[in-house]
Amino acid sequence: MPLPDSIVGYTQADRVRVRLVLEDRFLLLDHAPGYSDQTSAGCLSSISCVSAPSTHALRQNSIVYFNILWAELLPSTLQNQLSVLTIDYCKVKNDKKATLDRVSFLIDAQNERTCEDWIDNLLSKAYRNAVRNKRLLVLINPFGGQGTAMTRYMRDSAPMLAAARCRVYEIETKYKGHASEIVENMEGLEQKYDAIVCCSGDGIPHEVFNGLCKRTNVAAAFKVPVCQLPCGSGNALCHNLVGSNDLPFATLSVIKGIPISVDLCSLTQDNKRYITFLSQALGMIADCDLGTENMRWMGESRFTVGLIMRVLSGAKYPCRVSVRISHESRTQVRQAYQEHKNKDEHMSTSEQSDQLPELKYGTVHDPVPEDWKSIDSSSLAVFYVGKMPWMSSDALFFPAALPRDGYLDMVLIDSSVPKKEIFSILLGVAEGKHFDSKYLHYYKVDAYRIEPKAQSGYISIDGESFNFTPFQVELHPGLGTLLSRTGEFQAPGI
Ligand SMILES: Nc1ncnc2c1ncn2[C@@H]1O[C@H](COP(=O)(O)OP(=O)(O)OP(=O)(O)O)[C@@H](O)[C@H]1O
Repeated sequence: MPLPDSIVGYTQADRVRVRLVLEDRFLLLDHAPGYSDQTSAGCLSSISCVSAPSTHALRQNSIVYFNILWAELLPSTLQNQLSVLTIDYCKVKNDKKATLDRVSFLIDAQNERTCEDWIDNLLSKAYRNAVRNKRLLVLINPFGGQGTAMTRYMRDSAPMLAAARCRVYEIETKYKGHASEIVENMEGLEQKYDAIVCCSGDGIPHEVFNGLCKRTNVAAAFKVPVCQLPCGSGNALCHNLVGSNDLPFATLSVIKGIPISVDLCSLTQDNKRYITFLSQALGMIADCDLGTENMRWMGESRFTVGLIMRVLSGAKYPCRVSVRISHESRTQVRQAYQEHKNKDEHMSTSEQSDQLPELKYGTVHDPVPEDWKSIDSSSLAVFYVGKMPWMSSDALFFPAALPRDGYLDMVLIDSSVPKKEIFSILLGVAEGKHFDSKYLHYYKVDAYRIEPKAQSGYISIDGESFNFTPFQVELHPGLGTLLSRTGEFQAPGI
């Protein structure tokens, strides 16, 4: 027997008959036959009320399935012949901001069975291929952002996760490196959780990947999806996966998120091997990110002010870059982007061993492979490599980046470029307009080495400070898993 796609109930406040209909893409709250629009204006006011069922009006009175968290029927009692149907959902505005809300209806006791079946139907549409009642390991960095991560999580995220009946295990990180230790050592992590949620900036996901790679079965460990609730000062991971840094909107995306495979990279430096998931920088960007601590009092503008100061002073970062370039011209990059964008590569099916993949190109201490292109530069201004499009909510630095195309996107800008053009590039970054600038290089690469020539400086890996020594990076296609709102990065593309 097919499950029912409509039921009739009554509004709690004024007992108006309402039909709840499961349409293709949304739940429609409509007046049941016999309703007269003079009787009670405002009857469906908790969603919004309509008196004439025009298409526009019906839409106002609907909840798209993605925004529905849960529905439940509280059975009638002997004294009361009516049961209560509650639907928890998110009100979502056009600017990708969400708030938790609930609507309730009274259901005749004799319709309880039908209503239970209707709820089953509703929840299967609300979750489609997303896991319901997700089991979540939530790692909260109490120092994330301005030290408000815990308060914000408790206020905005925890009630939504509870409303969606997620099963949540929260751990507060106690020191730098703690998140890494937790995921490295937790017994049965792969079986216990449907996702690891980093309630933090980008520092905790970086630690999580570097903890996962030390587990006994690396392939299985990297299948546990990682995601972020944006509670730090840099929340690029969330912006790429969700398209917003609104905490409730991001929480909704965790609840409804689906796993996607993503490329991860190994980085060797000194005698160590790390995992990097987001970016590597040396030069102006790293300098402004990590070298402006003395300007913290300025808040977020320290980055912009730092950048202006460095461009005006013509800052240079001498280094040698050796790189395996796959796509060199903008036309080639565009072609590669189009080709991979249209491939359905949600989950990688490639065979993975239980060890971290072998390094195809050796470490930073091995000779540079002969087919790599080497560039000696005494005047490099920006060296920035990314695996995701957004580096922050206002910097679409790598508009051609894709989750699993097998490439890193590399941007090089020389300090000999006229200052006016550098400013114009940096201004264009907000919307990715710099992509077509003839004053920068934009490559797709799959491995590289960079050797700084200066005595001291800054290297930023996923936004974290690393030693100022040479490092080498190579990509592992589809090694990692993230939890994504729609199955792809939330960026406009090129
Ligand atoms: N309890 C703790 N005490 C000190 N450091 C911690 C603690 N928990 C996590 N950390 C470290 O804090 C660093 C920054 O974390 P995160 O990215 O979450 O926040 P953020 O506000 O974006 O940080 P930042 O402003 O430094 O970029 C990470 O390197 C992480 O290891």
